[in-house]
Amino acid sequence: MAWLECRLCLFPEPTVSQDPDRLFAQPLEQVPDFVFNEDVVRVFPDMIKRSVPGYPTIVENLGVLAARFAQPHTALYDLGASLGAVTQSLRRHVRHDGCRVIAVDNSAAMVERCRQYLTAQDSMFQELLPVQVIEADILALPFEPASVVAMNFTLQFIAPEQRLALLARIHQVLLPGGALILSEKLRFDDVQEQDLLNDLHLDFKRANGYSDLEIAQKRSAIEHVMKPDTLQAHQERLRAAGFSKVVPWFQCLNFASLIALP
Ligand SMILES: C[S@@+](CC[C@H](N)C(=O)[O-])C[C@H]1O[C@@H](n2cnc3c(N)ncnc32)[C@H](O)[C@@H]1O
Ligand SMILES: O=C(O)C(=O)C[C@]1(C(=O)O)C=C[C@@H](O)C=C1
Repeated sequence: MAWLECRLCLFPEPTVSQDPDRLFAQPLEQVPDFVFNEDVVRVFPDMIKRSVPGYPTIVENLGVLAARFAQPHTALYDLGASLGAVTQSLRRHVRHDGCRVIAVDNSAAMVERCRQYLTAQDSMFQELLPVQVIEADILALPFEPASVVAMNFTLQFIAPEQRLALLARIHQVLLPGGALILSEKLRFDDVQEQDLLNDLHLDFKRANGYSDLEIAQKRSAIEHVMKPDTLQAHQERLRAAGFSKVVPWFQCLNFASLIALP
């Protein structure tokens, strides 16, 4: 298996907006809850790269991992696809006959832009897997049998009480030999570990040019909508959902990615 270094540009230029994320740069009287709307869409590639340590490495290698689990003539899901970075990685790396990608997101603004980027990718590369982009709530969407399901920083936005049932439904449709690849921000029960990794994450954001005001306002915006779990909670819930094996394959500070086998 080729182990790839991160690619600096995950989206083909000039088709992708390179607007810098300044959404929280000015003091706000009241910080509204974070939503994946048009404003976020415009800055999302910059925002996620500057906010999630290891993001480019995770996305690129997700395609590499998927190529190991994908089986010919099956569906590959990208759940919570946003602008389709994972979908693009799946299309770059999975070359099996008859595979197709189903990218799902419930943000109309994300879906619209995602479709534009994938069309641009189609015109730049030949023989890519076909892709279908669906605007839907993954809690309500019936899934078809699939060999790979990717959830890259999406489960943390699902209400905690809905997570087990969603994972159980994913487990039910995963084909033997397939895998769920789940990336999430983590929290830690151990106070010292939590404080250290949180501080290091703040340093990462500062090193990427975010001011203390931007960091504080972003934190207020996401605290009611994004609820990270501990690694142990993820492992236990995946087992309860029916997965036989959970293998962490990447961690950078408080962000991790797991392979869950059916
Ligand atoms: C942090 S972003 C995911 C980033 C993306 N996977 C990537 O790697 O670039 C979370 C995405 O999940 C989507 N989302 C959240 N809840 C959802 C739901 N119930 N159904 C579908 N999409 C959802 C949001 O609209 C958002 O685009
Ligand atoms: O934890 C944070 O501070 C984040 O900004 C994380 C995070 C994420 O993990 O999805 C939150 C929202 C944005 O989509 C980008 C990054």
